[in-house]
Amino acid sequence: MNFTKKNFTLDHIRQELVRLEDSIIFALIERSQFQKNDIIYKCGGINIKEFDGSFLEYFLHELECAHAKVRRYTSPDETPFTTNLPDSVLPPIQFPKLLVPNNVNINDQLMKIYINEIVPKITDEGDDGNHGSAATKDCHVLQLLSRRIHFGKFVAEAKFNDPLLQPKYIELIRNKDKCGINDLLTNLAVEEKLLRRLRRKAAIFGAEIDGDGIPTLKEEDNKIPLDVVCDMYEKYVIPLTKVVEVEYLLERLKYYPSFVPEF
Ligand SMILES: O=C(O)C(=O)C[C@]1(C(=O)O)C=C[C@@H](O)C=C1
Repeated sequence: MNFTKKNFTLDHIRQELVRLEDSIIFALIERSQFQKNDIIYKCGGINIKEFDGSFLEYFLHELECAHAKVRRYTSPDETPFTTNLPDSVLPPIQFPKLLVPNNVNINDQLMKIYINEIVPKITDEGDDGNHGSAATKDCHVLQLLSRRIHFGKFVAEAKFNDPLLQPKYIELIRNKDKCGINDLLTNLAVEEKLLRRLRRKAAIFGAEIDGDGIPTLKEEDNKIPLDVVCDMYEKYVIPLTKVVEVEYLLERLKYYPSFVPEF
């Protein structure tokens, strides 16, 4: 995250969301090379000494412990899935204060959707024994999706600071009108453009290039089904981003008018 006063605009924040699409598509392609390996998602499916949970939860916690030690979760654009994380061994950084203090974290919801709705659609049923590899790829997808979805906080802050819309947001927040806030922050034209772009990207990134350098653009040969990527965004990624935006905005008023983003 590298925001300055000049680039903390809705356009710039949206550019980061666009960039994340590339990483998410590639990460999904990576996960899809392994079978579902259901056992890694089942509590106690793989026996781990002194750990009560699934192998994926175990691995994610270990990974987050290592990342916490190098300051990952002190950054306002990073949200952990697990708790009881160690302190950083690096000295604290003073990040620009762009968001109001908040505990918005919907990673539990994301985790359930990922395991129950996304994994079954991007993998073949079965167990190929690649449990560590599958969990490694899962963690990568989950961390990217979490970052994308929680970026909604920055989107919401930028929207709240729009002088034309601010009075309307304030009124809706005062009334705790979640549906009204959701309607006001929704921009269907942006969503439609996103879905069209995503489909095209998934087709290009998932194409095979033959020996003559010619891409095979037949949809059925694509490394990741295009509908799956678009459906995932339409049904889960965009709606969850909006949930984060609404939850953040509900917190926002406590700090109005004292808080202004600081760089
Ligand atoms: O770009 C925005 O305005 C956002 O709020 C982000 C986002 C998205 O998740 O991509 C969510 C809601 C809007 O309807 C459009 C797009």
